[in-house]
Formats: sequence, C-alpha cells, structure tokens
Amino acid sequence: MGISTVLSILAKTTLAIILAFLGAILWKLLPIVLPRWFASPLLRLHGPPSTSWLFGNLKEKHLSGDDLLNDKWAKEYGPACIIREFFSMPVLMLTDTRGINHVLTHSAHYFKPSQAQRDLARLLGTGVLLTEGEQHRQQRRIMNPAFGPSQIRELTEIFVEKSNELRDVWAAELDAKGEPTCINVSRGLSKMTLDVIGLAGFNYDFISLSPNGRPNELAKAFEDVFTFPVKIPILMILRNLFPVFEIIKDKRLRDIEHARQMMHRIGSELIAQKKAEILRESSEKKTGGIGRQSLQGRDLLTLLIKANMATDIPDSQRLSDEDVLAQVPTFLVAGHETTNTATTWCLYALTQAPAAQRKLRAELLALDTDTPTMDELMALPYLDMVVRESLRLHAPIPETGRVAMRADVIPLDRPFTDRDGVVHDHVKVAKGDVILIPIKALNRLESLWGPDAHEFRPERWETPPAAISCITGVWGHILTFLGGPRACIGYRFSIVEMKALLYALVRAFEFELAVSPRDIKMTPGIVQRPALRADPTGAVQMPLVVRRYRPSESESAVVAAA
Ligand code: HEM
Repeated sequence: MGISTVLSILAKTTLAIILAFLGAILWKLLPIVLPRWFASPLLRLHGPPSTSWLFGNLKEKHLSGDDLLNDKWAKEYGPACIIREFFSMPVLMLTDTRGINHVLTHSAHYFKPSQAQRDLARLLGTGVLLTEGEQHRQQRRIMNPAFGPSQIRELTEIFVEKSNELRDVWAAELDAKGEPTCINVSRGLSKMTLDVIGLAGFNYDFISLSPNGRPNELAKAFEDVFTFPVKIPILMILRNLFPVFEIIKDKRLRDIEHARQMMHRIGSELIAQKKAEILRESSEKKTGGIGRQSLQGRDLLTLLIKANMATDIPDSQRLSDEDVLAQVPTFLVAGHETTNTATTWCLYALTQAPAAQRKLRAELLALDTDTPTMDELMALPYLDMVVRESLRLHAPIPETGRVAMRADVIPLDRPFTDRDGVVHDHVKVAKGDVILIPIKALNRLESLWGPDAHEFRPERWETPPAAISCITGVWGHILTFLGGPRACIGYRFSIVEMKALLYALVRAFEFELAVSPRDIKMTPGIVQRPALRADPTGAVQMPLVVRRYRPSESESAVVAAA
C-alpha cells in the first residue's frame, strides 16, 4: 500500500470521526432546540432583536459590564418579553410580580436549569442549592432551624469578632502604608466572609483573614473557580450542554476538580470529627445509642449529623453520607461570595452618597460598644435603611432562571400585547421553556419604586411605596433573596453579618471611591462582582481610598448629642 493510500484512509477516517461527532451533537441538540425554535408559545412575544445566532442576546448582556439591559428591555417590551440565549433559543423574561410569584411558589413545576449549572454541580453535588423535589424538601426541613432567629443571635458573636478583625487588618495596612491608602475592599471582605461561614457553619477556621494565618489553599481554590473568564467561555458552554466535552481538561475544569477534592477532604474531616465527638458524648452518657434527643445543638453541622446518624428517625428522613458531605461546599459557596459582594457594593454606594455615609457613621458611633449584640444591631434604624437600599439597588445575584417541567399558564397582573396585537393577561409556556427572573431589574422597576428607582436613597425606606407590597420576596419586599420554597435559607445570617461589618468598618474609616464610577464594571457570573474596565484580567476589585475617621469638633458635638 502506497503512502498516498495510507494518507487517504487516515483523512477519510478523521472525516468520519468528525462527522460522527457532529452528528452526535446534533442528535442531542435538536430535540432541545427544535421545539423552542419552532413550537414554543413564547415566540409570539416581543423582545430585543437577537444580535448573534450563536449567543442570542447574551454577548451584549454579559460582556458590556453594565447591569441595565434587563431594566431597559423590561421598560421597552413589557412585563413578559423574550430575550435569546444560546442558539437563539427564546427565554421568557418576567417582570410581572404575580407571574414571578406563580413561578416561585410552584417550585414542583419549575426547576432550576440544570444545564446552566453543570459546572456548579461538579463542585457542589447533591447540596440543597441544586437538589429538586422531595430530596430538596427533606434537606430544607432538616437545615431550616440552623438559620432561625435564635440561632443567628448566637452566631452574631462570630460576625462581630471577624468584622473587628477585618477592621484591625485595614488599620494595620494604613499604619504600614500611611494615610489615606487605596484598599481593594472586596479582597478583605471575601476573606472575612469565608472565615465566618467556615466557623458559623462548620466550626472550621480558615484563618484566611489573619495576616499570620496559614496560607489558605481553599480560599485560593475558590478564587480560581469563581473568577469568570473575560471572554465568553465557549468550552464551558459546550461542556454544560454536552458532558462529552469533559474529556478536554482545560484550566477551569482542573480548578473545579482541585477545589472539589479539597472540599471533599475538608468536609470528610469535619464530619468525621463531629461524629466522633457525638459518639464519645453518647458513650459517656451511656445513652445506649444516638437518638434525636441526644443531639441538642441547632447549628448546621449538628443538624446534618443528627439526620445522618440518629437511630430513631425513619429511613425516609435520613440524610445519606453523600448528602451531608455535599452541604459543606454548598454553604461555603452560597454563604461566602454573596455577603462579600453585597457589602462591597454597599461600601461603594456609601462612597457615592457621602451624606448618607456621614449620617450612618453618626448613628453607629452613638452606640458605645465595639461588640454589639444582634438586638443592638437590629435596632439601628438608619443602618437598616442603608442595608435594605443597597441590597435593593445592588442585588448580588442579579437574575435567576427556572425551567418549566410541564406546560403551564402563568397569570399576570399587567397585561401585555403580543406580536399579533393581541392583549393577554397571562402567558403560556411549554415544557422545557426557560423563565428568567431579573431580580435586580424588578428591584428597580420604576412602576413600583417611582422615578428615582435607580438612585441610592436609604430614606425611601421611611415610607416605602405601597406598590411594593406585591413583591413577595422572603425579605423586605425586594427580590434579592428570592421568595417561595427556594428562597435563600441564609438571608437572616447575611443581613446580621452585613450589619456587623458596616458597624465595625464605617465607625472606624471614611471611604471614597479611588476611581471614577464609570471605571467600575460588573463581572459576568452568578454573583455580580465589581471589576475595573481598564483591567484586561477582569480581576474582582473595588478600590477605595480609606482613611481613619477622626471627628471634627462639630461632628463630635453631634455624636455626643445623639
Ligand atoms: C447578601 C447575601 C445573599 C444573597 C443576595 C443571597 C441570594 C440568594 C438567592 C437569590 C437564592 C436563590 C437562588 C435561586 O433559587 O436561583 C439563594 C439561595 C440560597 N442561599 Fe443565599 N444569598 C445570600 C447569602 C446567603 C448565605 C449567607 C447563605 C448561607 C449561610 C446562603 C445560602 C443559600 C442557600 C443554601 C440557598 C439555596 C436554597 C434552596 O434552594 O433551598 N445565602 N440565595
């Protein structure tokens, strides 16, 4: 056989493999896209023109660095409109409060889109963030008590201690570098919130905040996994649609695997330690077995182990080892970057409203303690208004999605007109249709909040508009923590933690934005973090000029009077 024949056979074989591969992709893709391209009832809805066949509207949304497109589209195309995602598939964007409420409360018919979350699922497994149906209900039932008011009251000491530690770290930085100094506040806040969720959730100290602490591998692994690529990550998208692409181990996949292995190791150690502790206690007390009553703690880890080990609970209510282990990365992820990002944006908002920053500081300094209790923090009215307003305007999770598990009719408060000029007071969805809930856009809808909806104005909470009572979010008539059975389990936790942070930091320092507000952009990703437009690496940062607060004589008099 001549060389040319061998080359020809090789070329034909390669071509056949490529065609088979493309065929397999089409085989998988077509049943998903064809009904949504041609049969979805959503196609009759208005929406912005798709700017790319492959990416739909996603490129302009995620790469512009702005967070106003959902607001603009809602204003232009009404309470039920379509935008286009990958392969130009239509997605229903709802900004109607009744419609959103319907989707959120019917959680058995609307699941989280699994394809968009495969990367997260690799990391979190069967944690409460990603499970559905009965498995989810069971996990929520077991864990809810760990996030009730009395448990959060006990955790406040950790929030306050770690907030003061961050304050001292920044004060030491000012001592070393001179005042004022530019500090990337999101870095310190990220370490603080990781330390807090480690301690409060699992009694594990990452010591990531302490300058003398051991180098923290997990904190670094988190940073790698949650730093989103600057360009649209084609391989990640393909992998999420077609798991076969997992054979290509790019950096992201390697980072996820590294973080997963580390969390698995840490989680297994924590669980083994706690189980040993419980077994020791029960043998000392000679209880003759581990029962519900013998495990009294209501902290997260004890509740999980109780559901795993207690001999007097039915098998149907028992958590498997795998489920217990999955909650460790789930809570580290869900409870860490969210509160960090929320507090970062709150400090940013205070730099843009110096009068509000001064008013808040005066209120905080009027309380004569470095270690406030939860009740003291919750009784500060302006602090409460600042936290509400910043969580409204700068919701860290700007949007979420759901997939219709069956055809449905979603009732609406506000009617809309379709492409054929027909007016509807409901919208029909088919099985498999995706619904986008634009949390941030709803928090800033002018028809609910008034013409100044896009301004940071804490005083609006003195007399909130009556219209917002129809927003059925789990907290404060905003959608930041969502609503319904899948609302954020940790909302009380993060509000008290945020208040403790602001209490320690705003009393000690004055903050100014180190760059123009126009230079700050939003990173793409589930949590919307800040970055600098000029920085090609897309690294998360919020550079603030920080100086110690030294009251002028007139301010001292105001504080003394307060
Ligand atoms: C400002 C801070 C936070 C914000 C804005 C926030 C927001 C949210 C949102 C919007 C969801 C729903 C996601 C969806 O269904 O698509 C959610 C779920 C969740 N959050 Fe938070 N969260 C915050 C802090 C926390 C904290 C501190 C914890 C834990 C200590 C936590 C734990 C969770 C968990 C476990 C879920 C899944 C709940 C379920 O599906 O049943 N979150 N969060």
